[in-house]
Amino acid sequence: MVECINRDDEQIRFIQITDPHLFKEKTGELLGINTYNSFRQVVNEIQQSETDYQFVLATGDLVQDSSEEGYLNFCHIIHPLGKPVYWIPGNHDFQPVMRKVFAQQSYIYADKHLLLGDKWQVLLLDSQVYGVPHGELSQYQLDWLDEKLQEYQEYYSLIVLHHHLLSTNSVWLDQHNLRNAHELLHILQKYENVRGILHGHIHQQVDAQWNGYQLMCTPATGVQFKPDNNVFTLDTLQPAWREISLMPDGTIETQVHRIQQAKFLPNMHELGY
Ligand SMILES: Nc1ncnc2c1ncn2[C@@H]1O[C@@H]2COP(=O)(O)O[C@H]2[C@H]1O
Ligand SMILES: [Fe+2]
Repeated sequence: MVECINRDDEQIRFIQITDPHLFKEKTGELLGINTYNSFRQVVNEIQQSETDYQFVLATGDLVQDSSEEGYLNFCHIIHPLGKPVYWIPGNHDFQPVMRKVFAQQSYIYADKHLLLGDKWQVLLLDSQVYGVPHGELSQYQLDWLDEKLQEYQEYYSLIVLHHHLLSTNSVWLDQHNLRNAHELLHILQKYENVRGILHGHIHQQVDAQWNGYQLMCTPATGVQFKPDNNVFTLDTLQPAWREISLMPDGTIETQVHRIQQAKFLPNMHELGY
């Protein structure tokens, strides 16, 4: 558990980046986009934005090839932000190496329960089912979530995971969703103060409602998927990050920022990976 010290009346702002899909080689490409360069561009533009925020949340698929060098590339790119980094795994991550590399960095924390001031908690879930693209929350994850929501009922809660809950209206992609979303919902509905759900995985922006909860998904820092297409379809929208402000009154303010100073276009004829 980690405490980010705040004045009680202060909002808590953080930045989410997701799905960089880095490789061992800095030249590695995913569907024609160099993922090292596109992730570095996102981080450079975060730095230039002069946004005042407290930490970075990396929500999975950080590395595509399970390599130690890939996770070191992540550290090399994110370190210049000079902020604490929290993380969860995506379906492509190799957790033994991910944990090993991140544990060697003083600014990357393995904490999954963030208590922020005395009004907000952020609960980071692991929805990875190793070796397959879809997600599932284990009984351990569900019990842990239930326990934290029970124990900190007086806190507003933001729930974070990698996999998606709401249909993208794309059969090829929705088969890779969170398979036991109904079990997650059952737990959330036992409590009053769950205020939002945040995820990655689908490489597109979502700002919607899911069963009455504010649902946010953030575009990847590399290749983008086009919603509403039943066959694999790439988008020409640019890489992005999300700013999230947890307000003292329990509301969440948020904005997706797409890069402005460079353009990364995928090979639109690629059929997948
Ligand atoms: N053409 C495709 N059809 C179905 N699934 C795909 C295709 N291409 C990639 N995927 C999977 O869909 C997943 C969605 O995003 P991920 O980056 O988690 O990893 C992706 C792949 O595992
Ligand atoms: Fe993913």
